[in-house]
Amino acid sequence: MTMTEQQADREPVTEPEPLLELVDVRAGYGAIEVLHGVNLALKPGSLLALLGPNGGGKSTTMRVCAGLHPITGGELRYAGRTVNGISAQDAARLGVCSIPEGRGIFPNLTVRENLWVATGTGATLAELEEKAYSRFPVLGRRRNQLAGSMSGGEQQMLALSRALATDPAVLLLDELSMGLAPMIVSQMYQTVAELVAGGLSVLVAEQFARAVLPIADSAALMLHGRVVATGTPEEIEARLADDYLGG
Ligand SMILES: Nc1ncnc2c1ncn2[C@@H]1O[C@H](COP(=O)(O)OP(=O)(O)OP(=O)(O)O)[C@@H](O)[C@H]1O
Repeated sequence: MTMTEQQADREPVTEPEPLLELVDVRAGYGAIEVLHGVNLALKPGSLLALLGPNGGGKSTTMRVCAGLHPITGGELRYAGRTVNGISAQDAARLGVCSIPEGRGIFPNLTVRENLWVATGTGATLAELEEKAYSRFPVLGRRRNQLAGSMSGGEQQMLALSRALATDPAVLLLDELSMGLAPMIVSQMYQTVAELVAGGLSVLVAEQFARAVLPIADSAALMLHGRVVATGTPEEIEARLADDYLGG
């Protein structure tokens, strides 16, 4: 036995436990099931990209993870604990925070007022403003502007700043790229990559694989309410090329 084998014998390499996990999750709208047994695992301090075309069930999956949509079968786990039926408030208390499709900001409030609404989580307005404006200086310049009158990219920066107010452990991002210019999308994902490097765990649902794969640690492909493949970004990119280009 070599030295390395001896070490491996003594110290088995254990995979970190997923922070957020879906096991055979089923969910739907009324009598119509749209998630038919979804399996996903988000490892701590990593970014998992959930990809796939419109209507595959990505948003429903994200809502399930945030405690915003009930499941009818399977298990939702947080740090190894089954949390089926968890409310959105309790999910937030556990450290799960989401930016929904459409960003979830208040268009008729200013940037400052939007941040003020997020102070309910414990941080002061001054602290939230300091964090938001140092991360995104443009928000500082627009602090008294109505959020709804800002560009899509600036609105997404505000949504991200609000989401980070709670110092979440898990961030759920649904279609960050929607309606944004490619350069803004890559800037936003660069910020997300920095947050992941700092220890945040992020699940991103994204229709445009190219936008998120470069910063993802792993990826999953969702079609017709099922995760049909999971793997490295390269593996899933190859699979997407096969599916879409008929390779
Ligand atoms: N409120 C709803 N009531 C009924 N059916 C719904 C509702 N929301 C979504 N669905 C259906 O559930 C399925 C999955 O939708 P979902 O929004 O989760 O997919 P998606 O992959 O996120 O697509 P998109 O990017 O368009 O949001 C679709 O067939 C959709 O029509």
